[in-house]
Amino acid sequence: MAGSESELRKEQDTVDGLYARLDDLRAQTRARLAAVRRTGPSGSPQNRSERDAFATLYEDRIAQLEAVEERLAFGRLDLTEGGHRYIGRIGLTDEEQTQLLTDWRAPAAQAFYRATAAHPDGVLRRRHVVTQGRTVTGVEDEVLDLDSLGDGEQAAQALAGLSGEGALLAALAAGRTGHMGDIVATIQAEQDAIIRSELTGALVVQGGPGTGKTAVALHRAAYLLYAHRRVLERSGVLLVGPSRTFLRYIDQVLPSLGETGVVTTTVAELMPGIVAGGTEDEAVAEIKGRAVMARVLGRAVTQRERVPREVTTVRVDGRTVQITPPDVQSAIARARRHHRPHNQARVSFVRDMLSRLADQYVAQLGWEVPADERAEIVEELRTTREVRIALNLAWMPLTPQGLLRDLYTKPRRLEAAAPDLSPRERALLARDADADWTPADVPLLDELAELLGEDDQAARAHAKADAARRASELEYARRVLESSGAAAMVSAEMLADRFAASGPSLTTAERAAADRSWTYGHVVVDEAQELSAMAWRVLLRRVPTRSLTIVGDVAQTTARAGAHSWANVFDPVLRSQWRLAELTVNYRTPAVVAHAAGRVAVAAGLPVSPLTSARDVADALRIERVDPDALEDVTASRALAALGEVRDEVGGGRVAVIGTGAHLVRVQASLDRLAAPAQVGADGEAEGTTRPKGRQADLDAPLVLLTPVEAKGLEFDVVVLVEPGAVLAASPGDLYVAMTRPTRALHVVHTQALPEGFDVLSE
Ligand SMILES: Nc1ncnc2c1ncn2[C@@H]1O[C@H](COP(=O)(O)OP(=O)(O)OP(=O)(O)O)[C@@H](O)[C@H]1O
Repeated sequence: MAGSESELRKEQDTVDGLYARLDDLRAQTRARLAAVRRTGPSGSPQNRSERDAFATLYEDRIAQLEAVEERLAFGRLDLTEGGHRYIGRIGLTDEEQTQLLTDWRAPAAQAFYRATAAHPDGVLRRRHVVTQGRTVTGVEDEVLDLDSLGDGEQAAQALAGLSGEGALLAALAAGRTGHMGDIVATIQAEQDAIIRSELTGALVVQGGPGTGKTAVALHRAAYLLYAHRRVLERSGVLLVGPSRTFLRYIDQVLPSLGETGVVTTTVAELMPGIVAGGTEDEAVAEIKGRAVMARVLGRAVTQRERVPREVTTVRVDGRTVQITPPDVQSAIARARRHHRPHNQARVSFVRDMLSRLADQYVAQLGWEVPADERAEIVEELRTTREVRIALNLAWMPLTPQGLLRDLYTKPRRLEAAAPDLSPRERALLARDADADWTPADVPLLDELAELLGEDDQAARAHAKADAARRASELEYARRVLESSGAAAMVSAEMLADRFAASGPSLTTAERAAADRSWTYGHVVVDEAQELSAMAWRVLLRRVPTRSLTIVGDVAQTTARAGAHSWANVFDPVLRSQWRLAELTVNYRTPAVVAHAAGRVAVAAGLPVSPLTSARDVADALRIERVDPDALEDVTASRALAALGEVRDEVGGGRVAVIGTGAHLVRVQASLDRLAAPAQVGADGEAEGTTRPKGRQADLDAPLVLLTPVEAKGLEFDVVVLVEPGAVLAASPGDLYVAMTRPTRALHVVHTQALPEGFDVLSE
């Protein structure tokens, strides 16, 4: 892949020029920032907010220019029509606005990822430029105009399926760091088609392990923000991952692509103010995740709108009024007519009832009362304790937390609301009043928040004031942009956002994350197969336009409430608004390991997607049967040995022991004994070993102990899988996940019989 000396030198000159331009831009932006800061804290509030807005803008731009240092330029297209085009992380122009570097997301860069010999798309030659730091270390060429090659070369070229194979294989063979990197230099054609797919509708991407679903989802988010910036910058993009650990694993990818504004979260964190720190049995979570729970909650709410059995008689200022069942029934029916949320409809109910009571009161006076006097009577009734109690009993103001807690702690209430569940299932939902919320409670609380609503009078007044303020900020931002000439860097909307932002809610992302009713312009969901029907309802509420990217693998499902077929999940809720794309090449796992995992998964009846592996690695699968009393010690010593091997090979790397929680606790004890610093090496890195104890895995530790659920979405150079039979017994999806985490080797250590599918391999 190295390329001739003279070619390397030519590319080095170009790359030097690009970095020089990058340095210029950084210096210019820093100077502008310093100038803005120098203006000091004087001036009108309007001036100050203008200055702060520009300061934030320049700070963001500097951060973006800093983030693209690594592999600033990585490709070159030689065009049939003559000339060439360099492709890189961002677009760069010189002072005269001549394009020096084309952003990988621009239409002009698409051919770098898509052009083939069959469809050269105006490209004569595609070149991958490999850099380390600012030094060009290699070039790799693919000639797409086959007429310019000899016969033998032509055939070889036509056979090559992967684009930039040398650069790709080098990327795949690199040691793992514990954090995902971007793939911008080596995106493959089938991935690119998904990344650039249109914004509208829900795109579901199914692919086996290691096919780049996470990578594609993140690059798509960056692409959409580039291609539809005006729409998405205001409304925001939400990225939903399976766990905080996973979100930390991927948190460097979007910034390295120059995008920092994406809100990342888990379903458990989606409701502002709710901390779902509790845990529960999978069987309970599964019940809470069922679609039928929406009906159960709907019923629970309407059951709190009740007609009393008896008449309540209240004396107010010497008069008697009666709260009668027929009156309450009629007021409830009228209040429900507009299908507003419970707490908002309650306002109508109370108003109606007070009016009826006022009629009774006035009738007893025997004369017509003027409007203002009637208003006083209504107020008197409203503040009378007995009236309040009676009306509350008929239509209680409710909070999501209060209502859900009530259902969990009062079996009668649950029975009335959930006849669809069996007595055993209802018993499973019972919990103490002070128990922590669990992740599976969050979609239920969100559903209730939707059904209950808030008293929206204050909210409506706020919204009106906000709209007026926004209009004046936009107008002001437009004028500032006209006079400052910064329009190329920022839209009026963006600048207005900056003006408006003061205190804690600074960016669209931050405002969106703090607001339950925020609706996003696009939502990306990773490991989507784990989401329950109730979780999908929450997410779909967050994106009324149904513009979603959903990536997952229905063969890797571990949650009992999760999906085993996309059609089952999406046909009912999205109807014809979703489309399916598939990824078929596995870039992570060596072929022999992927093949083994596939066999085991098929034998366990999982809906496995067919996979082709991009590479193989010698000696990638080792299977070892040991005596039961040696299981943990052997596992621990294999893990330590693997750590040593990987360190020798790539000068770093990461190893994981994956197994059931019970096995991991014992492996940790063995490691504690074995990994005396003297045995691990002078740097004593094995002290960084972590094991799961209900806390987040340390992604930076060289050796980690994880259950398959914790390992989901992550990858390691070597995985030592302890007792696969026990993992399979927990869930077949778990075993498939565990086997497909390594990039170099899978070591299996077992005492029990191996699961079906292993048999051929271990002979
Ligand atoms: N085009 C590519 N160039 C270089 N590396 C790639 C490419 N596509 C995927 N990879 C690498 O392959 C590995 C697997 O990718 P990723 O984690 O996105 O797969 P996945 O489909 O989400 O896997 P899983 O379902 O197991 O979570 C990552 O290290 C990723 O960087």
